[in-house]
Amino acid sequence: MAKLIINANEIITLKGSDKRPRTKEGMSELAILANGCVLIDQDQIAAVGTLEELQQDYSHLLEQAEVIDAAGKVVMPGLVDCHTHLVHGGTRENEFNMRLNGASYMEIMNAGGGIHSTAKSTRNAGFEELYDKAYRHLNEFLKYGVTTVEAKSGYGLDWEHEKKQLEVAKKLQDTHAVDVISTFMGAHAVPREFKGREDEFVDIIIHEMLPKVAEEKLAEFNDVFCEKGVFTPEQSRKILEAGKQYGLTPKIHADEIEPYEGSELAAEIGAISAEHLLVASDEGIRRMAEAGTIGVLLPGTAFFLRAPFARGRLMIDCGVPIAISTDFNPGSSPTISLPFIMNLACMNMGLTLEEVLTASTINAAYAINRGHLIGSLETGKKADILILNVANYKQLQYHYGMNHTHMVLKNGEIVVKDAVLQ
Ligand SMILES: N=CN[C@@H](CCC(=O)O)C(=O)O
Ligand SMILES: [Zn+2]
Repeated sequence: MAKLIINANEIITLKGSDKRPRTKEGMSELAILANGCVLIDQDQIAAVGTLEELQQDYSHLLEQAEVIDAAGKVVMPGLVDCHTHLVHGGTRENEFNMRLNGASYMEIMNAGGGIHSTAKSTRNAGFEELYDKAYRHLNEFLKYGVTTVEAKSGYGLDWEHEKKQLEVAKKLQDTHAVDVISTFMGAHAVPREFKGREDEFVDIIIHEMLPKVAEEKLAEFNDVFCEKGVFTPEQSRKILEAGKQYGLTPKIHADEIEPYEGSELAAEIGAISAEHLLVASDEGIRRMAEAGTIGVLLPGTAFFLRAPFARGRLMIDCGVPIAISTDFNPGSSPTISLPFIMNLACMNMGLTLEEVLTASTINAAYAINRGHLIGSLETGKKADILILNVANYKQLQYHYGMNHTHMVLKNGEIVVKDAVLQ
């Protein structure tokens, strides 16, 4: 059955003419329609326009459409969270307390905690336990208006458990309303049992894991934690180039804790995105802009690790297309609230209210190769739509730290109404 959203104060369409992530001033163009309508036909957007316009061309659909009154509200595309570590076992609140008492993220990891601690919990958890936990997390994402989530593996660190994580993500994609896009991240840490034999583990990723990921079609992207003490730029390059041979698109956790030329590497090898970038160099930023590499900024991580924020303002001014994301994971960013993350980007990275909306919708969609399907309200795109209890888009960040979701439609179906899953 068709649906018709009417009377919205503002429809943030994010309609754009070229089929690329938005840069510079383009990140501020929200293409807002006042008092317009969105017409939905099954799982797709049939049209966006005034009621008069729609009556001319779509009277057959309008006659039988279920009407959704959005009076006093804002309508926008469903949010896209393009960087998460969704599937994992356990929690790490004790490490949070250790960091509050002065320990650093890398100290904890080098002592066998951090990623190693979650790897242990994830290896010990059964498939159903991981699935149920991640399913509940997806329910929470949906309540915040997030309709697509990227999910990385990387807490298995051997084939048996990496495969388990990827298969959980696959089952979630088949069963949960939220779309789950899978990334293989076997190179998230060198497992403890390979200490001193790091290159051996790199070879296992390249020669044993990547071929199986591709053969079993378990992921679209291949990600590496390129960081001092984790994977070197040379090891990262090898893993990402090998992934390309198997059709996996490269992504990089780059320049997060120490500058390590990860952003330069991302640009050089044609990665779709470089993520984190807290300490990316001027040269790295310049090269990313030149190559069109999307900068996925994760302000929740800087906030929670009390680290310097990435230079988002400078990156946008230099022409880097910017997306933002929660980085939801049990160590450095255990939050699901993308709207809160958007606020952090405004307050600490110098993004404007318009830029954060672009960064968490259409640019985030491009960062997971979905810019043609989601991230804006345009004819032919998926009917993934968020209706907010605010009078205009500026109030979304002005009334910060709150959940303003009124309704979420996923593939044209109402899945959240008044903060309750339907
Ligand atoms: N920095 C590397 N990986 C994750 C954190 C993983 C963890 O601490 O469990 C991140 O993106 O922040
Ligand atoms: Zn991450």
